[in-house]
Amino acid sequence: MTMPRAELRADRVTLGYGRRPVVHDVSIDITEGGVGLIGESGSGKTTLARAFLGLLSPISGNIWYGDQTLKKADMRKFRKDVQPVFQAEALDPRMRVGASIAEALPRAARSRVPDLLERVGLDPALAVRRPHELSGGQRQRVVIARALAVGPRLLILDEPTSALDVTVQARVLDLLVSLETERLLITHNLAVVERLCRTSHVLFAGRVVESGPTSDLLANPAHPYTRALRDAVPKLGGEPPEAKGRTEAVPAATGCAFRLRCPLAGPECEVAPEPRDVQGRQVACHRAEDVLT
Ligand SMILES: Nc1ncnc2c1ncn2[C@@H]1O[C@H](COP(=O)(O)OP(=O)(O)OP(=O)(O)O)[C@@H](O)[C@H]1O
Repeated sequence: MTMPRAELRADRVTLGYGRRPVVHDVSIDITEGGVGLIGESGSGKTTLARAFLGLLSPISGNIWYGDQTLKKADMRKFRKDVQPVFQAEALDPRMRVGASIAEALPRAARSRVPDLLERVGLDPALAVRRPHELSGGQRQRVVIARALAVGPRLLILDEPTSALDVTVQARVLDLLVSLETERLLITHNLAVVERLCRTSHVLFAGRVVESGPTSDLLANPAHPYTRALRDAVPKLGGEPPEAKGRTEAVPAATGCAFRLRCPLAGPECEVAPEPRDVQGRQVACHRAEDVLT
């Protein structure tokens, strides 16, 4: 039996600005249960999200929406189905938040603003306030209400909780889990991805280095970069994380891009690894078996 294809998917996309590619040959299906894109700053997460939203055309490969590429899809329907959730700073500071949400609604549906505020756990009376008169968590809920206004099936979330403190963050995550929408989440925060995404892809220097069930990736990483990310999460009350491997930030121009930072790098890493199946995930590493514990 063949699996049904995801409604939105990237098929071997290379993306860039001008003629410089920054995301290389990436394939990602947005499947049920949430999909996470994890990686450090500059790894290409936002670039991929922009392509999934139809805001950036691939240099090669395609973004598929159902059985059509985004180039050929009905973009009016697409914009109803797929909505971005940006960070709260993107709200217009001069506009009352009720008006910001109403702006996303068709004129005849503007009376739905109070319902939308309630749906995200806010008192409808807050509609008259401007963003600076709300807390960070409340502002992020307004951004989510605005995205929900058109009744999307998929939300593309770019660091939706990174500006919030931990308890407020947990409540916004509860809200996102409770929504009946699919989600693609971009983050460098592994706790967030664990909560919201059944499947995750780890990006390093514009390439997917490991993909698989989030719980497996975090419990037992198979790529040294995934392991470094996981080990860098400070434990509450624990010792600061030990610096493992070398610290050069620049990806290697040839061979495995991670090899200058990799504690396991050997001569074989001068040849770029192809993604391969290792214990139920795809890993681009010659030494994956040595990384797994
Ligand atoms: N508009 C642009 N023009 C040229 N280069 C860009 C542009 N936007 C991003 N880049 C470059 O593309 C690469 C990937 O950037 P991107 O914003 O996708 O990374 P990111 O993983 O989302 O990082 P962050 O977590 O810091 O947002 C970086 O090298 C960045 O400098």
